[in-house]
Amino acid sequence: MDILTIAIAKGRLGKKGLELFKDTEYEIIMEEDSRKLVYNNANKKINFIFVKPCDVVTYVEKGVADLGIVGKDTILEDNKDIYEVLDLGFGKCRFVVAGFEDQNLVKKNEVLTIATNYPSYVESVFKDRGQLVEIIKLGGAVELAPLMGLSEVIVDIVETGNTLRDNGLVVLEELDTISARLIVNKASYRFKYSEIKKIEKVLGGV
Ligand SMILES: Nc1ncnc2c1ncn2[C@@H]1O[C@H](COP(=O)(O)OP(=O)(O)OP(=O)(O)O)[C@@H](O)[C@H]1O
Ligand SMILES: O=P(O)(O)OC[C@H]1O[C@H](OP(=O)(O)OP(=O)(O)O)[C@H](O)[C@@H]1O
Repeated sequence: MDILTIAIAKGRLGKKGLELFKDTEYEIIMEEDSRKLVYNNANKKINFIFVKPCDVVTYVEKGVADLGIVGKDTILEDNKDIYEVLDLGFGKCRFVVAGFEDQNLVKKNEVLTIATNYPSYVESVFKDRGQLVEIIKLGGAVELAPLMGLSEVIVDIVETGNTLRDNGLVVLEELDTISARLIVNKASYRFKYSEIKKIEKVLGGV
């Protein structure tokens, strides 16, 4: 029987992702306060590797991991050659354009400035509608950009809306709904099909 490797994002998605395996044959026991990045489960059915959210798709596309758990936002940004097989139903949020209340998103023959952590995604969205844009890539706290005059609008994730509200910003347009997804390497899906289907069943039944 083939052993599977699954890449899990550290941080908020990782914790929930691991919970899905609890009380199943794939469960692992993590060492408290350990910085260990690879775990085998007791009966060696599966290896878990812990990587940055943005690296999950890379590990899966390259085949180092057979499976991964990652947000749809990362999948949309990276546009990698993988299968997305399951919506895991947690990590729900939305991709939105946000800014000050009266900001116009259509600027004919003029550039709209957009701060974001998701430059490729933003480029494809605005290219499709023919709007000229200048994209300013930020690593976080993107909501600050319009407040400081760095950009007119932002494209970011919104969950509760608290961060926008606390900074005087509003949703100007809803773009996509986001949640955690199970992704699979294309060759693994072919050659380890039955093992992967078993995992899908375990996770899909939660
Ligand atoms: N406010 C939120 N509500 C729900 N899900 C979110 C929220 N923010 C992020 N996510 C989801 O969780 C994923 C990981 O986010 P997290 O904040 O843990 O890492 P990150 O800050 O994007 O990564 P890094 O560790 O590289 O800085 C995101 O890609 C998204 O799918
Ligand atoms: O609508 P809300 O519930 O307020 O959530 C939205 C916030 O959550 C995410 O930030 P995160 O906490 O990951 O911090 P960072 O991206 O600024 O590092 C996202 O980038 C928003 O800033």
